[in-house]
Amino acid sequence: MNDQLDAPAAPAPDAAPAVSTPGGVPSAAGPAGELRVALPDTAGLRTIGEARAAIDGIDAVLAALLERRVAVAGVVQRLKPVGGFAGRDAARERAIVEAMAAHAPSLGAERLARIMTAVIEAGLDAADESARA
Ligand SMILES: O=C(O)C(=O)C[C@]1(C(=O)O)C=C[C@@H](O)C=C1
Repeated sequence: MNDQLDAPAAPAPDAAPAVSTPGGVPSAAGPAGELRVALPDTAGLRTIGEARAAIDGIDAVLAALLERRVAVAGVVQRLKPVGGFAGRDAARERAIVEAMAAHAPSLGAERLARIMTAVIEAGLDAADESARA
């Protein structure tokens, strides 16, 4: 497997591709705000060092995605009639997990729910903090 996660839109011709190498730290986003990442081929990873470098590359992209997710979820909190923890929407959270489970069959909905609960709560916490600032 050596898939690519691509932004849905075709990259702008002048957009520098933000592509990771297995050992490299990817840049977060190109000028057009897109994120492209080469997914490492697990069969090609032969050593702990190679595998850890691949994890570091994936985690850098994950962090960039989480950073952007927090920002977007913060916008939702400001737009909702009741934002923050008080405006928690369990049905929406279940729908998010179900949609993600299709892309993460090894994790499955139950484990993804644990991850996404942590992600969503961290986002609400960050939104609360910036609302207080
Ligand atoms: O969609 C919303 O209503 C949000 O507030 C965003 C969000 C999320 O981070 O995805 C956060 C809290 C809700 O419980 C559900 C989803």
